[in-house]
This record gives sequence, C-alpha cells and structure tokens, in this order.
Amino acid sequence: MIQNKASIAGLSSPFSDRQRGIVPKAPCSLKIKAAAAAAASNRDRNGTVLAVETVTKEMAEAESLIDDSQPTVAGGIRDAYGEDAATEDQPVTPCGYSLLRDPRHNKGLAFTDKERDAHYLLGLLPPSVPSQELQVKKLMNIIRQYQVPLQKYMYMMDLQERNERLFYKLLIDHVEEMLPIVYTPTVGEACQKYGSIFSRPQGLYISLKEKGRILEVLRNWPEKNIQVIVVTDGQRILGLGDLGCQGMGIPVGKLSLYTALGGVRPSACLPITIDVGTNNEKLLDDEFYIGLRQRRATGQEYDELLHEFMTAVKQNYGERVLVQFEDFANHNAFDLLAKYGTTHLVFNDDIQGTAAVVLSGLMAALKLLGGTLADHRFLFLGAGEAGTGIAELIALEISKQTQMPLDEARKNIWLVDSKGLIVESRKESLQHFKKPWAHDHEPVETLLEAVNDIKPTVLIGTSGVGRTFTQEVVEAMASFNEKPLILALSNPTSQSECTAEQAYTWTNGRAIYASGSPFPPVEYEGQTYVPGQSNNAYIFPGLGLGLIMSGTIRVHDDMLLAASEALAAQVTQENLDNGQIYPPFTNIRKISAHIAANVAAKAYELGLATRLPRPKDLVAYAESCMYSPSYRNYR
Ligand SMILES: NC(=O)C1=CN([C@@H]2O[C@H](COP(=O)(O)OP(=O)(O)OC[C@H]3O[C@@H](n4cnc5c(N)ncnc54)[C@H](OP(=O)(O)O)[C@@H]3O)[C@@H](O)[C@H]2O)C=CC1
Ligand SMILES: CC(=O)C(=O)O
Ligand SMILES: [Mg+2]
Repeated sequence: MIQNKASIAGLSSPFSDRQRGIVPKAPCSLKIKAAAAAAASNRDRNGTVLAVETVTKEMAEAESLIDDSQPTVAGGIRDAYGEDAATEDQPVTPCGYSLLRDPRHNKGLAFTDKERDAHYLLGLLPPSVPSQELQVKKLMNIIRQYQVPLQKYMYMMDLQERNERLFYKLLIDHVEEMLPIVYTPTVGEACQKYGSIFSRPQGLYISLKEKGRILEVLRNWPEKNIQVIVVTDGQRILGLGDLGCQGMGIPVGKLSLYTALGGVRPSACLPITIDVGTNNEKLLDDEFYIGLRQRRATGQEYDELLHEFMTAVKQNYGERVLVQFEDFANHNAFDLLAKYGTTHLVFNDDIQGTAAVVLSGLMAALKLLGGTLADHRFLFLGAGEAGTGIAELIALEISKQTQMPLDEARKNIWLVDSKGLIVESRKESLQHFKKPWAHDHEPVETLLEAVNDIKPTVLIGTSGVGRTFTQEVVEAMASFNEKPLILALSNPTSQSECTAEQAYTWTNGRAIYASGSPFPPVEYEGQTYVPGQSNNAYIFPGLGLGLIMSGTIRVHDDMLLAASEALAAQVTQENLDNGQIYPPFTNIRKISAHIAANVAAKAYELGLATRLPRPKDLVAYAESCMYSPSYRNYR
C-alpha cells in the first residue's frame, strides 16, 4: 500500500497524532539541534511535517559523527552488525579460565585444538571437540527430559548465562518447541516465581531509590552500543496482573526474541525494569520478593521517574535507540506513548505490535472468509491496550482502503469491557482511549447479549480473563457465521478466552481460530485442526530490525501497516488450506527480514530513515544484517 505524503499527513487517528512529530526535544548534539530546527521549520500550522528529506539528511550527518565516536568496527551502516555478521577469524579478549566463564565468547567443548593452544585453555577442557550442532543435540536431549516447563526455562536461562551463541543456536533451530519455554506461557510462571528462581541479574533494575541517578545506572551496564531497550514497570504482566519487579522476565524474554527471531545482536539489547513498588499483596508478603516493598508510586512521583529515565536513555544512547514499552497498565501505557512518541523512537508492543499482528491475521483470513475489512463486523471482549489498539489499526486500514472518514470506519467495530458494551450513554465516564468506540446502542451487559445483538463475523478476546468465550458465546458465533473467526488473544494459556479444542468442537470444526499462547493441534471427528498463534512476537522483532537498519527516528502508524502487510504476505495457500492465518514460526527469520524490509521502505518513503543511502534490496540487506549464532573462529 503506497501512500503519498499528503494523505499520510491527513490521517487523524490517535496513533498518528501522537507519533507524527519528528522533532527531538532534547537533541544530543549541536548538529542534531540544527536538524531539529530544520524539522520544526518544515511544519505547517497543524504541526504536520511537510518535507522531511532535508531534515533526515542533516540528522544522518549529525548521527554519523556520534557513530564515529562509538567503539564499533569501521564500515558505515553495517557497523552495528559487523562483529556478528563477519565470518572471518575474530580476535577475542578474554583468555584461559575467564574465556570459559564469558558467555558471549564461550564455546564449551567446541574450542578447537588451535584455539585451546592460543587462548590458554590447554588442560581446562576434556579432549573431545564437538560441533555446535552436536552440542545442540545433546542439550535438547537434556531439556526434553525435564517434565516441568519451568525447569526447562531455568535450564535455558542458565545456558544463556553460560554460552550465549549456543543458547541462540538452540532457540533458532528449535523455535516452535522452545518458544513456549522462553516466552508465553512459561515466562509468565517464571515471572510469578522470579524471586524464588532468581540467580543472576539479566538486565537493569531502576527503582525509586535510583531517582536522580538514572544516567549513572545506565552507564553501569557493560554494553555501550545499545539499539533496543524493552522496559516494563511490571504492572500488567501478560494477563497475570501486577508482578512488580518480577516482571523482568518479560523484557528478558522479549529481547531474546529480538535476537532469535529478528536477528538483532544480543549485545545491542537491554532489558530494563522500572520498580515503583507493587500493589500485589502476595508479593509484598513474599520473603523471596526481589523488588521494593512498598505500594506503587503514582502521579508526579511516577511521572518524574519515567521522565528522568527517558531523558537519560536519549542522552546515553542517542536518538536512534528503540524503546519498547511492555506490559504497563493501560493508563500509563497510553500516556507514555503519547508523551514520548514525538520526541523518542518508542513503540508500545501491547498496543501497536498486537494491532499489527491481528490486522495481518485478518488480512490473511479474508482470503478464507471473503469480502473486505469494511464488510466485516468486529466484537472485542476487552477494551484496554490490546483491544483498542487493534480496533484503531483496523479502522485506520478500512479508512485507507475505502477513503471513508476514520469515525465512519470505526462504526463496525464494537468493544465490551468489564461493564458491558461500550455505548454512547457511557461516554462521559469512559477512559479517553475507549471514547471513540462509544457507538449508539442500548446498554448491553453481557458478551452473549452483545454477540446476539451485533452478530459479529470476528470475535476477539483481549480481556486477560480465561474462558470468557463460553460455549453459548461460541455457538452463537457459529449460528450466524459459516466460518466464525475467533481470536483468543489473552496470555498466558490459563487466560485464553477459549481453548483451541473448545473453539473447534463448539463450532463443529468450522472456526478459524488463533490464540495468544500456543495450543497443540486438535483431533475432531477424524480431522486434525492446527490452531494459529496470534502473538505480537511475529511483529516486534522484524519491526525493530527494520527501524534499526534504516536508522529510523520515529515510529509511524504506516510502519505498523507495512509490518502487517509483510506478515500477511508470508501466509501461503497451503497455510490457508489448513485454516491457518499465520505462517509457522519455523520460517520466522525469513518473515522478519520481509517485515524489516517493508518497515524500512516505509521509513525511507516517509523521510524518517537516517541511514543513507537507502539499500536497493532491503530484504537482502535485512538478512545480511542479522546476527548469526554460529561460533566464530578465534585467532
Ligand atoms: N496475543 C498477544 O500478542 C497479546 C495479548 N495480550 C493479552 O491481552 C490481555 C489484555 O491486555 P491489555 O489490553 O494490555 O490489558 P488492559 O488491562 O489494558 O485491558 C483489559 C480489558 O479487559 C477488560 N476486562 C477485564 N475483565 C473483563 C471481563 N471479565 N469481562 C469483560 N471485559 C473485561 C477490562 O475492562 P475495564 O476497562 O472495564 O477494566 C479492559 O478493558 C492480556 O491477557 C494480555 O496478555 C496483550 C498484548 C499482546
Ligand atoms: C504478548 C504480550 O505482549 C502480552 O501478552 O502482553
Ligand atoms: Mg506484552
């Protein structure tokens, strides 16, 4: 979908308003200040950027000065990746016993005789020199012997701390099997028990105690060339509620997917947990809880800490570091995105990443259901970050496809929250992100009533509450839809609105179904149904890679649409014939390269990319940028 700049500037969704600006408020060099001034002078009276090419060129120049001061391998755009993309022999700093204790360089028994000789390893290892593939095979044998998923998780975390390349090789080569361990659902249980299983810090902890010293905290992290930060304050971890400081498992898990699925090098990834306390009484009473033992700070105290953090991030890492907000409670999530969307490269995974993955699933599903997006009726259970984020992106796409005003495009999209259907008569008391969805309708209290009234073709669960798509609800969907599309997005598995088995059996095998956490295939009346996984993990790794490789300085809604289209384009006829609206995760690195390329192409088109010149073949370029977990030879 190619848009001209005028039509982009004309969009009026809340996303666009938040994220259209490209003027850095706190520029980190004089040259960037000059570029910012140029950007400011290129706005019309609505604040819309009119011509950004000049600005990005100047910013690119300014940024290249910053890059020159970074201790990276020489060679332009590829600098950030060179250390990992290179296949030739590499120098290695630690040696002897320290080399075996350094996860970034350790190879376990796979050090060659020559390397053992050159790096003071003689006698420190038994004689055998297995290949990396054999090491993976051995570890998979061990992991498969654990019956309890949390034990597998702990084994994987230990491996990551011991031998990083082996961790990623194993994760990439066995992605379908290992994703549910390092990610949802097991990561949810790990967060709940994080204090009890804590062994070593895996990211930065910034608590209220560090107020006034956040820059110093960032500088304590050993890696300097950071490209992606995933940050949480732990208040809405999956559908498990407030887990306080123990939410750290989520940034760690998300960033391991940035590397495994998106090819961003691990040393460029920084997990951060902001600890402002927790309102979870159970954790406050838990002797193993690792966070501040106080109730959550709110209001000015909260805002000031977050502002200090965002300012320090830009000061320390520059204009192009991507900050992914993850699992914040919705009032803070929307506010942070609005506040920093115009000054920082920020992205909210729960609002925007989820929106992109669901829109992609819908685009693919239309090939099975027929019609266009505008022909369908959507009903959501849950009107928070995920629900309203998805709803808004669907409306934006409908508006683009049909040229109808956004408000009009919203009319076929309905949301139910904990108080019932969102309708006009409730408007006054609604949170701001729900107001656009308050349509004209009688009050409706239950989901079943809403389903029977609205007769949606698509039912989407974003409530965080398990088994809320009851048999009656699903059967009602099947009574007026030949192929009811049912997306039970809440995580982890326990919070899924209905299971795959329920969706298929209650619709006599007619449902098209996907869930946020994976379900195994279902046998029903002699047929095998393979459910899809509708999770933002399809989107953020490729989107992040696209932003990084193009040096993009702001996220724009059109980049989300570009990511959705790229993902939908990877769904094959064979996938569709099997009722699947997402491609399998086994191909995820190829998929991520395509998403990255589409996102980068959009960023160049919008003039928001600063790495110039634009590579001709963006897919090939994305692939060439990707981190490879294969061992390097040490000279
Ligand atoms: N698959 C994926 O990729 C993703 C999945 N998710 C999942 O989505 C879920 C929700 O996340 P998020 O949107 O951020 O959470 P929010 O807290 O922002 O929103 C939850 C919404 O659900 C509503 N709700 C809660 N209980 C009920 C109920 N019993 N009946 C009807 N509505 C209810 C809330 O109502 P009210 O506003 O009245 O309180 C609120 O509108 C989580 O489980 C999360 O794991 C999130 C992001 C990505
Ligand atoms: C997947 C995800 O981001 C969530 O459930 O919050
Ligand atoms: Mg999340």
